[in-house]
Formats: sequence, C-alpha cells, structure tokens
Amino acid sequence: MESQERLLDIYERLDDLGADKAETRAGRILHGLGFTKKMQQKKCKDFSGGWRMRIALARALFVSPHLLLLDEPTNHLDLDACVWLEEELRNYKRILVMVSHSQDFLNGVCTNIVHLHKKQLFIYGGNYDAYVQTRFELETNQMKRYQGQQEQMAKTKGFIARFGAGSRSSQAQSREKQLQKMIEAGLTERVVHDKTLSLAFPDPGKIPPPVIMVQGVSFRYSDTSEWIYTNLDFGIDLDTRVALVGPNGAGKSTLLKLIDNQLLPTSGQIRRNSHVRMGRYHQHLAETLDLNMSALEYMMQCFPEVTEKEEMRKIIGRFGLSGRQQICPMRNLSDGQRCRVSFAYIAWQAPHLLLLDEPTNHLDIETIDALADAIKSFAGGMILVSHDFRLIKQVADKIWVCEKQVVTEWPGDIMSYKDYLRQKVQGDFIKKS
Ligand SMILES: Nc1ncnc2c1ncn2[C@@H]1O[C@H](COP(=O)(O)OP(=O)(O)OP(=O)(O)O)[C@@H](O)[C@H]1O
Repeated sequence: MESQERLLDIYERLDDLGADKAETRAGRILHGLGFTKKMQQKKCKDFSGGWRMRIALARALFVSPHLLLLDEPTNHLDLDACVWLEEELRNYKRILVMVSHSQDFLNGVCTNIVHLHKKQLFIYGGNYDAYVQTRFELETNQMKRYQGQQEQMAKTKGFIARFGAGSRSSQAQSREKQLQKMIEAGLTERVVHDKTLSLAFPDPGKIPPPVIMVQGVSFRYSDTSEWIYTNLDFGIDLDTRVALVGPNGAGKSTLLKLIDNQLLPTSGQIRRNSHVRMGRYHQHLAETLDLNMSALEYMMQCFPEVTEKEEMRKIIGRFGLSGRQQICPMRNLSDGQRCRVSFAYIAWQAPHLLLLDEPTNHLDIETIDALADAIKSFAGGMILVSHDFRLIKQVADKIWVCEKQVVTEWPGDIMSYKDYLRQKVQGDFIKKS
C-alpha cells in the first residue's frame, strides 16, 4: 500500500473498468466496512492498525478473486460492518475459505465446515450449527459402537478364559477366531473430546448499590473536537449485564474508559462506590506485557502478595496456560495465549465490574464459550463491547445503543438488533444500486 496514495486511488489502480466505476464499486465496499465519505478521501498513511486491516479486506473483496482466503476477517470490525460482510460473503459467487472464531458469522456465510482434528481434516456439509449437530450425532453413534464392541469383546474373552487360553475346545477356538477377526477388522476408537477449557472470575463479594452513578455526563476529547456524549444519566450495579453497540467511532470504548476513570467527563460527574474494583480488558492490554518475562514472573511481579510459585501457577492455569507456557518468555506465546495472561491479571484483582472491550479477538471458539460461561457465573457486573453476536446473546441481558451522543436501551435482544442492522445494510444496498 502506497502510504501517500488516496485510499480510493488504490482501487482505480486495481481495476480496468475505469476510474468512475472503480470508485463507485470501491465506495460501496468501503462504506460497508465503515469508511465514511470523508475517510474515503484520506490518504492511506492517515489510517491506523485496525483500519488498515479493513483496507486490506476491502481490497481483497474488490479484486474478487476465484479463491478468496480470509483469516479472521471480523477481528477489526464492529457489529455493523460484521453484518455487512456476512451479507457480502454469503453472496460471494467464487470459492471462499476462511478461518473465523465467530460462530454466528460462520453460520451466516459457510456451506461447509472443515474440522482439523488429530492432524486430519474432516469435512462436514452445512453451516457451523449443522456441523456441531452432525458431529454430536456421529460421536454419539461411535461411542455406542465402541461400547457395544467392548462389551462383546469382554464376553468373548470371558468365555475363552473359562476354557483356558489356547484350549482345544472347538467352541473356545471358534470364539478366539471371532475375537481375532474383530481386531483385524479394526476396532472402533473411543471418542476423546478436545480438552475443554474452564475459565473463572472470582466472586468479588458484595458492595451496596449504587456501584456507579453517571450523572449529567458530557464528554469530548478537546475544546475543538465534536461531543462524543451529552448529558448521560444511568447507573451500574453488580447485576448489570449490558452490551454496548453502535456504529464505529460512536464512543463505546470511550464510555468504558470514562466508567473506568481513565478519562474524566468534560462536564457532569461519575460517582463510584469507594470500594469498587474494576477490571477493564481491551485489545491493547496484551501490548503492555513485558515480553521478556514469563507469564509466571509477570504475575508474581504484579501480585507480590502471592509468594508461592505453585499457587500462582494454579491461578494462571485457570486461564488455560499450562506447563512451559507459564515459564517461557511471553514473546514466545501466541496472541491468544498473551490474551489469557491479561485475563488472568484482571481476574486476580477480583473486580466487581468487568469492562470488556472486544475480548474475543485472538480467542478460539472453545475459549469464547468458556469466557461466556465464566461471565454467566460471575457474581459481579459486566459491560461488554463485542462484534461477536453469539457471545453477546449468551451474556448480556440488555443492549445499549451508543449513537448521536446518547446511550439508549434497545427494546429487544441482540438478534433483533442484528435483524435491524441487516435491514439497514440491505436498505443501503438498494439505495446504492
Ligand atoms: N485519544 C483520543 N483523542 C481524540 N479523539 C479520540 C481519541 N480516542 C478516540 N477518539 C475519537 O472519539 C470517537 C469515539 O471513539 P471510540 O473509540 O470510543 O469509538 P467506538 O465506538 O469504540 O469505535 P469502534 O467501534 O471503532 O471501536 C472517535 O471519533 C474517535 O476518533
């Protein structure tokens, strides 16, 4: 990408239709991925990490190759863009192979699922839900076959044993042959499930409500910038389970930072219970880790009150890091493993309030489910920003929409919000075509 180049010019270069058509088509894709008209006129160098990923994605969609390979395409997208991309890929007329941790997205787009298991690929027809169902049925049948075979073998062995192994009795000899045949034909393997991870956030104990009171809060980043929020009023308690949604740049992360006291309101006030502990997870948390240290050293340094290494190993182990992963330098860990260190760090502070800003990036489907279970059994409050509809569906009982400087409650669940976004995307598409 030429950094001095205007964003839209890339597409002109990639196209042989002519500048106007290229600009219209690129404009549609960029709009779908969240680039406003003003942003589309900017130069590539003016975009930061997450937006650059979107530019790369837009370019791949624009080229429309015969084989499109996408590795976690939703990682840097918000809900609106996820819905748009789901529609776009659902209608992709060429071959698409993608890796994604978002079940809801896989359901909307995929017609086949390939499961990598024990160094082999197993192909299932249908979307992700169909794969889960088919795999469950196949494994149930396999387990029945295995148990039946084991019982039959035990009986046969018992029969032979009564005559003594190598007996000259014709009945015993025939059973021995039968057993031999079964073994030669290949025995059904026992179903071994992938080790399931279990995460946990400790019980923070009770503090009386109100835990957080947001009173008449307005906020903007500087005297000359636009207001992000005006006159917000709401409360947060230990039973709050909210997902913040809204378009890119609406202010979801800003709201979490205001609640967490990382930003101060421009006017109004946020009153916090003096005993409240908050744990904010965000995408840049893993970047603050000292990569030369091991996870164990890092946690021992952060929490000197834990003096026993074995105790700290257990704490980190609860977040799915075991053995060598705890003691090697964190630079040798994967992004997902570093995220787990950050989760262990937050959990050990026993927060009353979890503020989770895009926690699913770098986590696999099983870990996202484990995170959902951990949140469900957590005794404190939670505010979540996520592009993963399935996670939101599992853990949030309210949807708050951040838009046009206010926060309003959505009168339905997250799937009805998704339907609303889908209709919006389709409306935009009809207007543009
Ligand atoms: N440190 C900052 N200084 C100035 N402006 C900022 C700063 N951080 C964010 N902004 C701006 O504030 C607005 C809200 O940003 P914020 O990150 O809270 O939005 P968001 O809803 O979380 O967006 P996204 O869905 O893209 O993550 C954006 O227009 C952003 O450009």
